[in-house]
Amino acid sequence: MTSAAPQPVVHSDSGFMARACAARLVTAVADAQSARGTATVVLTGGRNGNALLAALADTPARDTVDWSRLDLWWGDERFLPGGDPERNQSQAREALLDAVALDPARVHPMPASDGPYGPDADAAAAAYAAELAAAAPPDHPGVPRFDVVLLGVGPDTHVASLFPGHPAAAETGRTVVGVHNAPKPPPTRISLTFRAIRAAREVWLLAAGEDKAEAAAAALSDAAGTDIPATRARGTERTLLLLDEAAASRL
Ligand SMILES: O=C(O)[C@H](O)[C@@H](O)[C@H](O)[C@H](O)COP(=O)(O)O
Repeated sequence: MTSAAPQPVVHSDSGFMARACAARLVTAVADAQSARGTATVVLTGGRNGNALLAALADTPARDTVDWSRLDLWWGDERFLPGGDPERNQSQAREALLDAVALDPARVHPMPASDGPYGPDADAAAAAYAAELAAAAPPDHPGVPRFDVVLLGVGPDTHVASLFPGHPAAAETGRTVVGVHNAPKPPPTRISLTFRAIRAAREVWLLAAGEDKAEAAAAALSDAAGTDIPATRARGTERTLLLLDEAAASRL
């Protein structure tokens, strides 16, 4: 299965990028729902991921989405107690999710550190992998066919919680892993692996700001090593590199 090379899309500034990406996501979800009756999106944490969700909450076009027929997953999660404001789920709920009529049964947050698996991030990751597998179609075992996987890109080219040189970035068997000693706080996280990410029809890489310029340029290369995780985040049909002008300055 070939994975599409990234297509850069440059926006004048981060605010316009958030609004444009929100409109792009509304269209992608509406297209998936009209084609297949449902849509499956993987959310990301970080400033750009949350800015996209907040922009989506503000656009009247959000009402073209049938929120009850949307399956939401997370690409990664900070392994913190439920409700902790630093959790990606908490920030996504504040930005958008609490304002739209989602079907709670179709929203799949990653476990919290005070949840059923306690402080065991690896057990929590295994449980999320089982949840993904249970939602996967028979002809695509292990992982649902995500329509869009959103991924913020770190200045070190990490995506989700797959950091350069870390074992999780090299994982090829499991779909979800616990991440320990992450360089970006908090140190303990849960993350989809590239096996799961690359099941997506489309992967959208998000980067804004001068501090992402080198990472954005690196993300376009086909080096595909674990030392440049963003190069491995590819969709089966399309990969977008969504940037503002500052992040695009080294392309
Ligand atoms: O848990 C997290 O922090 C995110 O999932 C992480 O992967 C984030 O998307 C990147 O670090 C980019 O973050 P910014 O968009 O804030 O730069």
